[in-house]
Amino acid sequence: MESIIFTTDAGMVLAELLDGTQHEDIFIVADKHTVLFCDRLFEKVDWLPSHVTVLDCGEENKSVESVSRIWMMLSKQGARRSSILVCVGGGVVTDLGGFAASTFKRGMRCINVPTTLLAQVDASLGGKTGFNFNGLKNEIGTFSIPEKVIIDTRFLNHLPVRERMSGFAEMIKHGLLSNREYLIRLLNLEHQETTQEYMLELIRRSVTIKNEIVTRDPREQGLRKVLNFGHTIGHAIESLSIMQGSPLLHGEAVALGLVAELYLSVKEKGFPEEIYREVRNFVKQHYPPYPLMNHVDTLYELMLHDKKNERWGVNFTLLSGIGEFSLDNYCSKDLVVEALSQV
Ligand SMILES: NC(=O)c1ccc[n+]([C@@H]2O[C@H](COP(=O)([O-])OP(=O)(O)OC[C@H]3O[C@@H](n4cnc5c(N)ncnc54)[C@H](O)[C@@H]3O)[C@@H](O)[C@H]2O)c1
Ligand SMILES: O=C(O)C(=O)C[C@@H](O)[C@H](O)[C@H](O)COP(=O)(O)O
Ligand SMILES: [Zn+2]
Repeated sequence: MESIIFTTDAGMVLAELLDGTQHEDIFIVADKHTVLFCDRLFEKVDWLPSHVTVLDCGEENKSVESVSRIWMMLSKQGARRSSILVCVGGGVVTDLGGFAASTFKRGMRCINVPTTLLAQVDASLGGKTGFNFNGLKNEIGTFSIPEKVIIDTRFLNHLPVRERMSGFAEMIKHGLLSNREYLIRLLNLEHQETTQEYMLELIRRSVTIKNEIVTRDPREQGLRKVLNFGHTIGHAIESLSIMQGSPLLHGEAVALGLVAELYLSVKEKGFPEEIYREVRNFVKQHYPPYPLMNHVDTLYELMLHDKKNERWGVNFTLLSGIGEFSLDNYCSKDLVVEALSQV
């Protein structure tokens, strides 16, 4: 497992970690927004970083072209296996940077500095890296654990509410995978009045939940499939929304996927209906709707590409209760369509 450092001064932590490293051995990847954090972040490192790839923002740039730009910087500037790639940004940057680092010269060192809520509780941890290909989410990728993850919640002060709620959807997933008390705390959170300290407590909790699962099954042979709850349908909705030119954020699509997959869980595994309704109400209140019913064939076709599938059909992780999961359920198309109609 990577080592995760919680701090309120990511710059200081980076300076300590990079102390003694030749400055020509440090490389940075950020996007057009997060590059603005870099001067401040690296000010204690004694020199201003010069080897920086600045990617265009957003999911549509989670592509092989972006990876190629990072590889090109590394190659042209003579990066070595022992060099370090520091990824500063949200999940798009950490997924792309992590992939580039894991493949450059068959693997160089990598440090993540996640700057969105979603990246702090999920994307920067656990070693899934990759990019979208052929209209499919994370179709190409590796498992490669970063050396360090530096979590500084001060970055979140700049985060737009919509991005914050996107990350919050992954936390709701963590609540469903762990225990009722955590889930209820999340569903009752007063977002406007939450302090940074309280948010940090929740982030730590989500990080622990993800970490425990990844440590037991780093390469998704079994148990880790639970972290994909909500994503079989969520990823299909996210890809559809991109295809249609009205992209949902990852967490927004996952929120809709959670509702649909909870419905499947109620029908197939007896998941308590009142908790399903509570989560559904929360999602309807806090996330944008997306019309799905004219696109059920496209959505199902997208689900047929899910990485969990081991035979023809669509493989779902389902829940029989909070923290009680059942892996490898192949639901009928009719039931999946019924679940989509509940979203
Ligand atoms: N590898 C994994 O395990 C894993 C887990 C969950 C999600 N993901 C992936 O993560 C991606 C989504 O990540 P995301 O939600 O972080 O999106 P993102 O990386 O696109 O960032 C969202 C936006 O916020 C901006 N931003 C970043 N930090 C900011 C800050 N502190 N203040 C203001 N703006 C800021 C970014 O520039 C971008 O415009 C998806 O591609 C998803 O598939 C991966
Ligand atoms: O860490 C995991 O495992 C997850 O599934 C976390 C998800 O939130 C994340 O979106 C992940 O990137 C999805 O992976 P994929 O294998 O379905 O592409
Ligand atoms: Zn996710």
